[in-house]
Amino acid sequence: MITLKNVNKTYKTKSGEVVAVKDVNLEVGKGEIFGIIGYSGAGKSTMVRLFNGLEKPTSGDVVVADNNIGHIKGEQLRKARQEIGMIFQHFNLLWSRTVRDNISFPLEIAGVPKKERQKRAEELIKLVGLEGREKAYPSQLSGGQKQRVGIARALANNPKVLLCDEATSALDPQTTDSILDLLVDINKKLGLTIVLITHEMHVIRKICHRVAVMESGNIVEHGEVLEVFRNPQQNVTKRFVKQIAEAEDASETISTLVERYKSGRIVQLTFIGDDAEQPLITQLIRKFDIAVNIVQGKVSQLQDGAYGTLFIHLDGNEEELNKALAFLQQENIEVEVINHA
Ligand SMILES: Nc1ncnc2c1ncn2[C@@H]1O[C@H](COP(=O)(O)OP(=O)(O)OP(=O)(O)O)[C@@H](O)[C@H]1O
Repeated sequence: MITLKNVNKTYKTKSGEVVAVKDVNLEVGKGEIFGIIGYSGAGKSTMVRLFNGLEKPTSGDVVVADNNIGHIKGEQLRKARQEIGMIFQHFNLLWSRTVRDNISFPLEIAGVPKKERQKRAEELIKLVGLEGREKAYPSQLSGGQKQRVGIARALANNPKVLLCDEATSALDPQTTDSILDLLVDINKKLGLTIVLITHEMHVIRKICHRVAVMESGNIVEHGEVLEVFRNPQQNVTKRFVKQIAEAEDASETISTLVERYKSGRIVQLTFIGDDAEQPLITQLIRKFDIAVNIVQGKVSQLQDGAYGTLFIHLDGNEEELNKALAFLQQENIEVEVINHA
């Protein structure tokens, strides 16, 4: 279902070239649940962007459901991308739409007639266990329910592959398990191929058939999950296997933030570059009539610059907030709105 052949992805930055994915060869079979695990910076996000055609490989082939994603564009690429459903860490739902309308949104884009859309939305709502919540808005749902909406929406166009990008990383352990159970259920019912990108070994352990361990852009180890657990070869794999016994706190951080800030927006910015965040915050304050609080940040120094995540809280009137978010989205950073009070 997915074949990666001699795939390389290099980014040119001010301070030189960064090799994000290095000579990766990979086969994912139809109906398989395949996990890709790696620490921050291993190349997982780049892999996701290569799989869904958001990035072109510098060299090599990325073939998903018979489409050579890196070598097509325009209408062909748009069609090929309909074969790939995607779910995200922070759900990326449309906050002004109900559960039902979020799920039918991709069908609207694809030009599916209203009656058919409604029928398909009902099927999907059942499939993900959201009966009775059709008319709710995302803000009225729990994290697990939001991800159920995300899954239903990703499946709307009957994709052949479901890409899960840290899809349970913002959820508590119990909810994580219920979402993972749902993915297994969907995999069995629909024979859907699922690729999971994660930094949590628990996710791999719980549902993946096979796993690839990434480090510095390479797949350093791969195989049947059980075999990798039994006999990890590389140090990085040994660390992941050890992780199983340790607690996670990332999801706790986010839920604490959401709890603390009841109005405005909490936004996660992910940036790459030496001083990318500083002028941006200054500009936000100057350009818009909003209050900006930096609530938490983590910058990791890499060989070729900094890679950081910043949580900021924006407060002000709705119009200014929307303008500020639109401004952020134009910048060369990743922007995720975590809450919408
Ligand atoms: N657009 C870009 N420009 C320059 N370098 C990049 C870009 N995107 C990723 N990189 C670099 O490529 C490498 C792989 O990054 P990537 O985001 O794919 O890793 P990751 O495993 O997904 O990590 P994380 O979980 O933190 O997102 C890193 O060294 C990163 O700094």
